[in-house]
Amino acid sequence: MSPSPAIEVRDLSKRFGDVEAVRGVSFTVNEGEIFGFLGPNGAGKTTTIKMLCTLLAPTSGVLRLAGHDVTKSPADVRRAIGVIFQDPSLDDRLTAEENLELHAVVYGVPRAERRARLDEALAFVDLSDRKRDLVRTFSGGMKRRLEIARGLVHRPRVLFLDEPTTGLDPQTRKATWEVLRDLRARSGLTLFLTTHYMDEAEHCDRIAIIDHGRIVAEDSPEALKRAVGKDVVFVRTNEPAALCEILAERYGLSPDRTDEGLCFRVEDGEAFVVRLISEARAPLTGIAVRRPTLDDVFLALTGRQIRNGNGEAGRLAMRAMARRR
Ligand SMILES: Nc1ncnc2c1ncn2[C@@H]1O[C@H](COP(=O)(O)OP(=O)(O)OP(=O)(O)O)[C@@H](O)[C@H]1O
Repeated sequence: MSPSPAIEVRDLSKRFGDVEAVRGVSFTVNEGEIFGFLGPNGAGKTTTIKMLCTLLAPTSGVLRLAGHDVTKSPADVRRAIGVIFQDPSLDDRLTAEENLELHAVVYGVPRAERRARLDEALAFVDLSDRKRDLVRTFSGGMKRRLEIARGLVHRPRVLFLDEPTTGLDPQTRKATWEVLRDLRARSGLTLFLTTHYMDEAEHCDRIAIIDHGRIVAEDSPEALKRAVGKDVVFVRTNEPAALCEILAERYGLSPDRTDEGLCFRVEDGEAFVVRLISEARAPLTGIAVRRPTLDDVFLALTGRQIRNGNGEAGRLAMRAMARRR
């Protein structure tokens, strides 16, 4: 018999009064996979993770985790999971190892095993030499690593991370991801995370893109980008009306005017720009060609951009591109 998937979700819905936060979501996460939920603010990511972690009852649907029914056997599910939420929940007044010990006691880790488990978890995140220091003396990145260690003390099968690197600087985000990838490689742990960062989603084996409570696509980041296909080309000119005419009449393109210049999609962007300059003598003052990103995937599927890494609302300048597809 093949082992049961780490997570199985069928037709999951959650309603808060009039708000349908999650609307009929289904997906499966295999053992040892890094699976990401990518979506903008309010898409339903946290609500889904809370239902999977037994913190919120679903309105309807089936949820199974490590072979246990989440609604019927919440205690078994809690033992099988580790959870790292957005808001830090360490006790600043305790040392690193005291924080972990508290967790080990709450999770019923046998006393005889506790020391070894704590040492193992602290070594894993490279905090062994700081174990006797108060958490309030730790940097943001060290605190996040300690939270990961704490999530591992009871040896869960699935680790949930809600926006694991939100609020961390780029270097610390990178280091946190190194820890997570190493963790998966060494322990075969299943990781389920939510994110609105494109680069974070790139670390996942598979992602589900969620928007307005529904999954709009699910695949590996590479496959999703391949499906969008064409290169994105931006050209700048002092004569946009004339260039629009050339692009439309000669090449059948209808570019969008964006902050970065006229924007359109073609099969081989670089070759096309060379042709544009040589054939049409187009009056260009700037060129940018890029491969499709996950942002383009989201745009293609929803007509909107996910907010950028600074947490600002996404620009809608390229919206028309998606509408045309
Ligand atoms: N307890 C609640 N009561 C009422 N509405 C809620 C509650 N929790 C979430 N919602 C609503 O459900 C929708 C989904 O919210 P959720 O927090 O799951 O989104 P999210 O994708 O995690 O967003 P973020 O990235 O901001 O965390 C939102 O419209 C939100 O306002």
